[in-house]
Amino acid sequence: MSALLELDRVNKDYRIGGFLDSSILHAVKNVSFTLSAEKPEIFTIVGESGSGKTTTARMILGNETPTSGTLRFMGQDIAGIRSRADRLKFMAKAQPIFQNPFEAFNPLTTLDYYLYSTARRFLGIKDRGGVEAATDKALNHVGLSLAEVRGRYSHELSGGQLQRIAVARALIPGPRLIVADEPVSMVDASLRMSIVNLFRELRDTLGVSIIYITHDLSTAYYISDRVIIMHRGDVVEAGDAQSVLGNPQHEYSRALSGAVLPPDPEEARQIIERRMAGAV
Ligand SMILES: Nc1ncnc2c1ncn2[C@@H]1O[C@H](COP(=O)(O)OP(=O)(O)OP(=O)(O)O)[C@@H](O)[C@H]1O
Repeated sequence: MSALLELDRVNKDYRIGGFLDSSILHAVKNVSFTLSAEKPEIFTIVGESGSGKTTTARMILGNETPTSGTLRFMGQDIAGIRSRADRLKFMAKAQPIFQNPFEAFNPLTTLDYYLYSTARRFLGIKDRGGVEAATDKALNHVGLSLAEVRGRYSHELSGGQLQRIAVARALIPGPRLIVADEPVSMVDASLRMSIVNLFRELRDTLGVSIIYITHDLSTAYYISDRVIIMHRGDVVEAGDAQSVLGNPQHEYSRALSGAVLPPDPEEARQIIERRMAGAV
């Protein structure tokens, strides 16, 4: 099996505190996992606030270097990507989606501008027709079209629609991996389901792997193929989503999922669907 992404005993420490009372915070401890290049999947990192999820995501995106250990993307050491050209190539294949779609887009700039500039930057398309065609294609993958988005500003759209546009922007360069950090936590409960379902569609139709980062167990249970649970920087449990979240072994994951899901998978599924539809 060749690897799309490989984390090998990755650690990240931060020095915190002042000059005289500084100490080391182990934000991420010895994390290892591999995503296959052949089989796209939704790989979810679950954990409470401060568990190290975002730090892990930032290292995967090359925005943070590990204190020790290695992260490889398509065989390349992410920390070793130096030149602008290599960085651009890497970014085209590993795209982020952030928590707050309202912050991702400047309210004074039309949304199509972001999509056009992404097409120009990553695909090198120069002519207007080509840029519009690439933009429309990406928007179609998220259930929108350029006609609906052209000339619109972020305040004219809902959080759910904006997050779809953020996903479309991420799709333009043709990524193999999307790292989505809490992508639905700012989206209305009634629209969350449609966004997480979109991730499934992207996995199945475009073969994109998704690293889905969340503290929300119901969406994690609903869409994930595999899950790791992080607690204070450690991976305390890992495996396929149904077994980890449906039948957690570690004390922390039991506490985490017991609060939300009953042990019976069918009952759990019904609760999740009600929650995702915003009924609970
Ligand atoms: N640049 C930094 N300097 C110092 N400490 C940091 C830095 N970035 C993160 N941390 C600390 O590392 C730990 C893990 O943070 P991280 O943001 O990865 O957690 P998280 O699980 O994503 O939580 P959240 O959902 O709140 O973002 C926290 O204790 C955080 O305060």
